[in-house]
Amino acid sequence: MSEQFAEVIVDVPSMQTNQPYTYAIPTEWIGQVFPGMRVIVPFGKRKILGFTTKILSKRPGVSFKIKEIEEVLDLTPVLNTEMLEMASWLAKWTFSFKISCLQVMLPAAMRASYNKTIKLTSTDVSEEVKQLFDEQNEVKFDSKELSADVFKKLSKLSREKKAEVIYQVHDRARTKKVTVIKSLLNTQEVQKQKELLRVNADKLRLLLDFLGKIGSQILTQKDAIKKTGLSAAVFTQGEKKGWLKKEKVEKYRDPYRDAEIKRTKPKQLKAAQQKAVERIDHSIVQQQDKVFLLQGVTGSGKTEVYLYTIACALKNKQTALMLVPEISLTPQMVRRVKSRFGSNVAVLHSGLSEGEKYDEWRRIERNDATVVVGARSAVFAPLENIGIIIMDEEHETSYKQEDMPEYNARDVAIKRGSWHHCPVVLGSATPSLESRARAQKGVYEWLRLDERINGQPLPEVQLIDMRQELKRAPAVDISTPLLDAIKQRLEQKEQVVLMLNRRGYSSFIMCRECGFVLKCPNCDISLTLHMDSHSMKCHYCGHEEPIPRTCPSCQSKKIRYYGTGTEKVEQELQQLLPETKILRMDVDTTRRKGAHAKLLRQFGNKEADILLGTQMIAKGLDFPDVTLVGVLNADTSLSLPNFRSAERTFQLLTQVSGRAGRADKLGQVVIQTFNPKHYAIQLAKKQNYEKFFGIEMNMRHRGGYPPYFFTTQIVTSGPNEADVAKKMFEIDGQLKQVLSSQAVILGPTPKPIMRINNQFYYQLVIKYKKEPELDAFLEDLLLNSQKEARQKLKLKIDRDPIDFI
Ligand SMILES: Nc1ncnc2c1ncn2[C@@H]1O[C@H](COP(=O)(O)OP(=O)(O)OP(=O)(O)O)[C@@H](O)[C@H]1O
Ligand SMILES: [Zn+2]
Ligand SMILES: [Zn+2]
Repeated sequence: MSEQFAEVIVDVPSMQTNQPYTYAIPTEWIGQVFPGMRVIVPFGKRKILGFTTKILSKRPGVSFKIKEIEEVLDLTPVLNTEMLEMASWLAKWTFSFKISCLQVMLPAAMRASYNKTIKLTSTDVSEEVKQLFDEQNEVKFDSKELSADVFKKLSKLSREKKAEVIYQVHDRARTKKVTVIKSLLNTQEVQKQKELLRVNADKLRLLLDFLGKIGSQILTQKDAIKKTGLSAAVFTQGEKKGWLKKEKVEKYRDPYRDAEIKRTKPKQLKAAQQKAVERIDHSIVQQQDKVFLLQGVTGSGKTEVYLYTIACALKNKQTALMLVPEISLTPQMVRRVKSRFGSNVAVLHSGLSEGEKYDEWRRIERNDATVVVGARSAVFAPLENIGIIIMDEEHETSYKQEDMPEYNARDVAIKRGSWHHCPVVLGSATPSLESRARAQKGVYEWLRLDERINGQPLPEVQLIDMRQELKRAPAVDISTPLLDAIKQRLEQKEQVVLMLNRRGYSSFIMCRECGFVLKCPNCDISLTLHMDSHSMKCHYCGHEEPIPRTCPSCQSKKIRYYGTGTEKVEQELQQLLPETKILRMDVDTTRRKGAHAKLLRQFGNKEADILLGTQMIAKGLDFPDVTLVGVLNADTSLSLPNFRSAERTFQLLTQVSGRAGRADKLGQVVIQTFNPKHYAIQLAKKQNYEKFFGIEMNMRHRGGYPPYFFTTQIVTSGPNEADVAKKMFEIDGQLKQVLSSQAVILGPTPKPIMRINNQFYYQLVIKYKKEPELDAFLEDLLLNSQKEARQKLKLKIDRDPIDFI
């Protein structure tokens, strides 16, 4: 082997290309570099990161001097052939740069430049090898500093899985500690100390009162400060006086990791479940890359079907991948999987720190975890020999990534299924129209679970016409029938779930004199009122300012807030039902790590009577004592200017209704709406998916929307509106040359929220059936888009966009 070269996809911001560059492999690394390894290469004056995609043993016929690879970042490939091919496909399919497709497959920890060490993981090595490592069995990994000989040895060890490269992720979460406070005084001592205080020592008196109240309870200093309004300094003073003790304790990290999980046995399947399991298991054993649509009403035991098929794959000595929407990746769901498969399970979700995600990734890579449960990006989990891929709630929009690469995990899952020759199961009570239509055509095999496990009918749904209610009592959020139903359930010691549909909806401030609405200075959107932080915030750019007391426009004092925020409803409810314990679950109360899990645990332990929340409570919850579900405003998702708004509304109402009456008690659902006659609401009331599917397909056919037509959206953005508009019309003109007369272009138009963070957004949408030239045109458009970098114009091409707004 005299010479070797590598094709490298490089990461050059604002000069992206999908063509690889060729670099020479320095002699000392010849035979050690493989496709799927990361390298540092010279590029112009810079040193940049790249992925090797191909190794050549012949010098390419070029006249210029081929530069050498500077550094090798991996001992063995971090992406295998499957993933390298996936990246090429993904780049084309999603009109993305190859480099972003390669990057998205790796955990974030591996994208940063951390220090790396090589750890010896086996004792079955020669003395000579052992001497390379220190007492901790580690050696610093820097390919430039290691001699060729040592590099070769380490590389071999890594291939034999006797050593691995480890990133020293400086993870604050790893060692995160919090200060807690313990009182050292009993009640009498508190009293005594109070008598000794000077008259004007108000703060210390407050502190003593507080210590008297908490008794033996341990609180975090943060909570104590919040509760008392005292500063940390006062607590330090108290500590010096020997009244209290401060201690640093490790903060609770992964809500799932340490929990003792009891193993459970599979349940005896019902006939319909049995049939579904048999069909899927057959495909696993026969290694068929088939797609199944498992359409099962809420509470019909879909999850149990998933668990059985996972067991089948494991028995077949294969691995399993189960995708769930981020929001339903609840401790409840994780526990169900872990209780069946124990430590074989790796969980990937956004609540993990970078380091934790990386740990889970490595467990999968080492084949220590054979079952992966995770949200969207887990679809790239480095599993080998996959036997089954499951996607729960397949209709969920969170499976689509909004940033480049704008992939839909469903497409990637199906692609992986065909690579691994394994079945893919798409499960839902309310499948997306696209999937349901494919099942109709026989592209997917259609499996159905039409009955609830408990044999109970689906809960009775009652619609409340809010137009009538508001005539009686304006400005209430909870109608009399709903309130009565809540009271009755509470009397029976049952639990209630209330949902506030908040999509595109929030509480804002308006002046009753002049109609002034407080808007974000950077975006075309009104600011949202946040009672907990006592401020106005922009949900798009994060701008925050104090709540105005007078109208900034007319100085009137009649400035009030409008809209039904969860906080406002909580207050209203608490006034109506003073004795009731209410838990509120929304973005504000779940921002802190583990908060989501904690709220659910509290509700599950019956520490509260009512769980009030946004969309986040609609999915996956399985609490036996919940017998009433109330929806406060069914319509907000209906009024969005979006062809999917009826579908979204139907899905949401069906999902949330499904939370009621899951055990032996019959459930009840009350939906408040301003559009009681709308078909999405009427059919959600009847929980008739099939009828809804029929009507909605008809609407889509008439409007020329998916699944009858394909759609692709192009968005341009930039700081100068005229430049953005000009570019968009230019693209429109070019498209008209390329497209056939069958295709339709909507736009170009400004986006409904035209300005976000001082960037202007224009869009157009192409609707089409068959356009053989379109993909190539769009790919060129993407690659050429960087020429506009001077005008700071950005381009985004989105195939099968979720929304057009
Ligand atoms: N064969 C069975 N025998 C007894 N109980 C079962 C069986 N299958 C499932 N269950 C139980 O029935 C309840 C509902 O099942 P599961 O959560 O799997 O339904 P699902 O269709 O996934 O629900 P959803 O889509 O509403 O979240 C669960 O508590 C589950 O443990
Ligand atoms: Zn803003
Ligand atoms: Zn005013």
